[in-house]
Amino acid sequence: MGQDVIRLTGLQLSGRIGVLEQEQHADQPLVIDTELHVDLAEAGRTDDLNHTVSYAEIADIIRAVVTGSQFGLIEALAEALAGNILAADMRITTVGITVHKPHAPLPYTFDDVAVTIQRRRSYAEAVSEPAVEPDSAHIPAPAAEAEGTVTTPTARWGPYDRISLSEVSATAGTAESPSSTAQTRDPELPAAFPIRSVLALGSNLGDSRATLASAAQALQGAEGVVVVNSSPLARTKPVGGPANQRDYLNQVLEIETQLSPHQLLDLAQQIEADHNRVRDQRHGPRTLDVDIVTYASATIDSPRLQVPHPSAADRAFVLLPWSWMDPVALLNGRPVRELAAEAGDHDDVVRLDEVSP
Ligand SMILES: Nc1ncnc2c1ncn2[C@@H]1O[C@H](COP(=O)(O)OP(=O)(O)OP(=O)(O)O)[C@@H](O)[C@H]1O
Ligand SMILES: Nc1nc2c(c(=O)[nH]1)N=C(CO)CN2
Repeated sequence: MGQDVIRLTGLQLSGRIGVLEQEQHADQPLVIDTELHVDLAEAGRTDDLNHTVSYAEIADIIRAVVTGSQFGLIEALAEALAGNILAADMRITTVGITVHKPHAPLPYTFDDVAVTIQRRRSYAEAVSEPAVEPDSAHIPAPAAEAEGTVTTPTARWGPYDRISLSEVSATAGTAESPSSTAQTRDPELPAAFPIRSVLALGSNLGDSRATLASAAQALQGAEGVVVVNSSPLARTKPVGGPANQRDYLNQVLEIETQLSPHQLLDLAQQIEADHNRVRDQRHGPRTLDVDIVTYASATIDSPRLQVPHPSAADRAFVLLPWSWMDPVALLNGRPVRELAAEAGDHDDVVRLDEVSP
């Protein structure tokens, strides 16, 4: 591959950014320049959009990140943009981002203030393309390592490995955005590299606190699974199901896994069974429920498994703990925090203690 580049410069947006008090309460103009390193030879030869990265979809991702979250530093916004863009398409090997904040509150006349970063997909990740069915769109890989930064299991891929181009363009589509193929995933195929997945746990029978802790331990002990983050516990009112159920304890975990989606479902159901889960009523009381909320940015619709979980986007008992764990998380291209605020059960969720990963 040569030095092929797609450039999108001067993208004008408004966002809530800055560390000063006066910047916390109003959006301000931001300008984003993006440089994507992608091999463009095949697109040039075939004149086919499927062989390149659509700049319209990249613009949608940038808009979703800029407008969906609040940042203190322009460095943090740049990092979030780079992580999200790399996570969205394996073909992007390097991304350069410049965030301009031309109206920064400085008591001087000045033209612009900006940061520029460049983030490269790690070599191991770039060569381990996920195994997918030949005709399906690829699954975005976990996001890249930031060069030269200290990494932890949580920080390594950044929080942005769940957004998919199809998700973003479906919700934030512009006239320019071509409709993209759904990011489908064969539920039987194991991952070629660790995949980030978000799981939602719930319990309202027995010693719920002990059960959730034990379930997290069981996941951590399972082959092919590492728990990388966990939310604080939430006490929540039952949504649906029979009347007079006890309140739930809910929690969200983020894992890295090489299990296939169905293997992960099998594991979740085994752990439910090990905690005496009985399935007799839909939405009935349960000792333990373990749902797969996301599996990277895959869309799965098999008889046993739908991902993202079809109800997750409406359930504050999932969305709020998730947003506490990961304040910039996105689901279906929308900030989880925003979805939580709109969910009908928002006021029925109470944050309990902090839980460390
Ligand atoms: N993303 C998913 N996570 C977990 N189970 C799923 C998922 N998608 C589909 N299922 C299927 O849903 C079936 C019913 O699951 P369960 O008994 O936990 O439902 P529920 O908790 O009562 O309701 P809900 O699915 O709305 O949370 C499972 O047998 C499983 O095959
Ligand atoms: N508050 C709360 N309500 C629910 C829950 C849950 O975990 N918490 N799970 C359900 C089915 O999975 C149905 N309703």
